[in-house]
Amino acid sequence: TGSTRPQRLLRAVQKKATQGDPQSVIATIDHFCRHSEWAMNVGDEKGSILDSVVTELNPSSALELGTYCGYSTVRIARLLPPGSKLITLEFNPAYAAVARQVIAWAGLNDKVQLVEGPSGDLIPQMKELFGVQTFDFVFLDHWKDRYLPDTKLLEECGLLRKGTVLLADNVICPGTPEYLEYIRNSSRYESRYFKSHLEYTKVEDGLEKSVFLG
Ligand SMILES: CCc1ncnc2c1ncn2[C@@H]1O[C@H](/C=C/CNC(=O)c2cc(-c3ccc(F)cc3)cc(O)c2O)[C@@H](O)[C@H]1O
Ligand SMILES: [Mg+2]
Repeated sequence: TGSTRPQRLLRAVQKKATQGDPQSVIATIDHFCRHSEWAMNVGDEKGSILDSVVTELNPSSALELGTYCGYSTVRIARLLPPGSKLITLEFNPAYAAVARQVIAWAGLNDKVQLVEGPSGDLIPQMKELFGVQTFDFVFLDHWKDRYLPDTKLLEECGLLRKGTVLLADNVICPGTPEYLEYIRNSSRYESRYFKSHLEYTKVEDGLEKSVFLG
């Protein structure tokens, strides 16, 4: 039985990236995806927009939906101030196993808590399991038809506060029409679209940044 793409991506990181250096982990994955095998990481172009949103917000508590190989996990965690925590949810054990090693290689274990399981089950447990009050920042990058139900769940569970920023990947490609419709027409959010491109391609894609107004 051969290796999987995430395993080959991890092997490239362990071979080429410097341990404890998040930037080299990011660069290695981007090189791998551009020159060896495309993979659905947020990528360098949209990743720079992600970086600017996180840097401006300087969140103490952050949530990521859909870890995959941990690329955006590393991008976000490397920018968090000391004492901050990024909780990332992933329900595929094989992907979670790869992501744990990518995050460890980047030296970011103390800032990241990877939790295995479906987001719909885990979000209602955030307060009791991890002592979370509210999230300052949420990055949505899991199955596209889960963005809307999970956003409503975050609202219902009281995990958003006035000023919480939601950043959603792929609102054009593959697209998240129900989510966009809801978030852009809701009086409880102020949204803005950041035009970009699908990772490692010239195809249009973008990120939707939405501030919860309480
Ligand atoms: C049950 C809730 C739930 N709970 C916990 N973890 C969950 C979960 N639902 C999903 N996951 C995990 O998240 C990741 C999935 C991510 C899904 N992402 C895309 O589909 C995508 C596609 C393209 C693209 C592909 C092909 C093209 F041609 C163009 C574009 C580009 C992109 O940037 C993309 O993000 C995996 O690790 C899942 O195991
Ligand atoms: Mg994505």
